[in-house]
Amino acid sequence: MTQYLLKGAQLPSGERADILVKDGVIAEGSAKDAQIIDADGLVALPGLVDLHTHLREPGREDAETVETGSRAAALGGYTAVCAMANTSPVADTAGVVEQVYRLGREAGLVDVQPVGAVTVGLAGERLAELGAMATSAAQVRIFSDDGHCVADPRLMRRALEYVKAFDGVIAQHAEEPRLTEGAQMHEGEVATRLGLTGWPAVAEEAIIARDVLLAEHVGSRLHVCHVSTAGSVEVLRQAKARGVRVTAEVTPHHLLLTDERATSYDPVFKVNPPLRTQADVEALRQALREGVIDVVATDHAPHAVEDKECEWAYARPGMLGLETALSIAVDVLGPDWDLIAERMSRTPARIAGLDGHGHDIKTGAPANLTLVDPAARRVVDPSDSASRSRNTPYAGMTLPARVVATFLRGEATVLDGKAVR
Ligand SMILES: NC(=O)N[C@@H](CC(=O)O)C(=O)O
Repeated sequence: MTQYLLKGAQLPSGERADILVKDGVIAEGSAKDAQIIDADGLVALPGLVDLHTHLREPGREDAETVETGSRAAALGGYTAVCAMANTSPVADTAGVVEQVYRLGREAGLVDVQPVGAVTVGLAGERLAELGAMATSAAQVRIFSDDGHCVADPRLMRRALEYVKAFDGVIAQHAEEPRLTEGAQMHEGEVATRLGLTGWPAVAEEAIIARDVLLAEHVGSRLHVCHVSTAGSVEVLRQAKARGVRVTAEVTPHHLLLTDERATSYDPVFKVNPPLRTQADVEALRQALREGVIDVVATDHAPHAVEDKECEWAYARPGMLGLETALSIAVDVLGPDWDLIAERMSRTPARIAGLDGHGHDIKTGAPANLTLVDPAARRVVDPSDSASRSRNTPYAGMTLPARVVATFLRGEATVLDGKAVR
């Protein structure tokens, strides 16, 4: 196994250190056989962990596979991703989650941790085999019907109760479906101007309010996917102040883009939940800094050309995120590396129960690392992406910071900004 010495890297704390990567861990001792990487001016972070990735396999391998999505993740600085369950077939049995887990291991570029569906077929009617998925080889801990809301409060309560036994968490796609029928974008002034049916903020806020009460009642863990409104932030703030066991994520696109983008009618900007207003963006940024929102999660949602390059109304919602998330976090939060490590590695690893990830960079820790050039700037070119899909909303934008290298248990998955395999 190749040894690496990252010379003079800046740690999240601001200190500088030589990091010896040997036998899968961060080691001490002789570096005489190590390949030297000049890390002067570079920042070393614990490998990033994404709580919300759509890898599309099985079922839509034309849009993404476990392997291509894993490569995009590694290039984005990730060492672990949680693969959402809205595949075809749905990941609602031990068999499917084990398949995804195995494909992740075979690709070997990031740890792919499957998310299990809460309800059979994401249909919102019957609980899926949560226990069987938890005790399978994939050891599922996060369950989500993402793409759909677990709208029935009785099912949601049962799911929360059920996962308590193995310290699981229900990750809710908060969208009251009766309030978003036919919705095409955020309900507000821009939607009125464009004549598109709106998705009101209250459809998200009402479900989060209900679910934090249910989680409190049951004493269970709730995670809220892709929080997008200022009102949701206030509901979360109050719930956390009361001690409810709730965590929340925000996507890079909700931290950067607004509903004004829809005026282009370019479906690359169609996403669920929709892009909101500048006031929402400001509230989300503030909540992320304060920790009311715990993590940045990509909601990487690759789609085939025919599902995106069509009329707005027919396009599928979703955008790529893995290869640009870190740059957008730096853009939004500034070069606060300790905060970035917290929101993109340590906390998501803790929420997902991924013990091998999110460690401080010190002797004996697993060598899951990413090396970032904070001074680099790059223009986003969709054709450069390792993803099978091209639906990045940042095409042509100049973004700060670049991932130079990524290590998974001491093996380089990215070197010189390029995928090793
Ligand atoms: N976030 C998205 O816009 N799309 C997601 C599912 C979803 O949440 O609708 C997808 O799977 O494409």
